[in-house]
Amino acid sequence: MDGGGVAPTTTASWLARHREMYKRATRHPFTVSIRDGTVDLAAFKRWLGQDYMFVQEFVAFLASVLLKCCKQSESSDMEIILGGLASLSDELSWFKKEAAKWSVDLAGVSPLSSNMEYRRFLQSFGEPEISYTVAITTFWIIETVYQDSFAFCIEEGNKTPPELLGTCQRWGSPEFKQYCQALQQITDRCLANAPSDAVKSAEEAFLRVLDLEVGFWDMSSPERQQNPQKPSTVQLLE
Ligand SMILES: Cc1ncc(CN)c(N)n1
Repeated sequence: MDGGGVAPTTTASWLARHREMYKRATRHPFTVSIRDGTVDLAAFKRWLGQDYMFVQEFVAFLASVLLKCCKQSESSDMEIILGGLASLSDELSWFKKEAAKWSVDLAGVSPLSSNMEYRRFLQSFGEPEISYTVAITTFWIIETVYQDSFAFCIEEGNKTPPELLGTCQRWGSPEFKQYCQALQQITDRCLANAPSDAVKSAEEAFLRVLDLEVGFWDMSSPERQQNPQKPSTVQLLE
């Protein structure tokens, strides 16, 4: 904190400390290619099919976050998380409609290795030992990466193809940004009250999500997947 200033929240300090990693996840060549209009539609379709599978697992993940919340936190948190869970029903319908539009056969999609890795990570939240603080941090950063990535695709100066604008608006809208900010406030409140080992685990989960998101975007392009431009292990700087 500089003289007389307000101390940054924990999430703000992580976003500053790990900005390079955050940028790799939110300004990935795949989403940047959507924004600059050069996106390979085969890559977009691959992402669409894989993300549908991801969201199916995300439902169970969010149910586990909700369960942890109900056991130990405030009812206002519960309502916000429940809203997110309810909206996944719409999201799954959206994927089915979009897949039909792009002739992607969702029944024929099987998860690629980065997706399987991400899904295994989400499944681990079913373990009761993982705290609500770590779970809500994870939920916040997963949503924030999509919000920031797709908001960039509809910001001024974009050349996003018109047929992809609906996708970008789904996560890039001001309403979704507000939702992510509400999650960030909950996360900061939990972190402020958590013991230091839980804060450390939450920061590790934050970094793990950024790493998994980069891997997920890489999956959209076979060349990048074979030659990923990311550090395989993320270490905390103490
Ligand atoms: C991989 C991934 N990350 C985040 C989101 C946003 N819920 C998503 N649909 N897919």
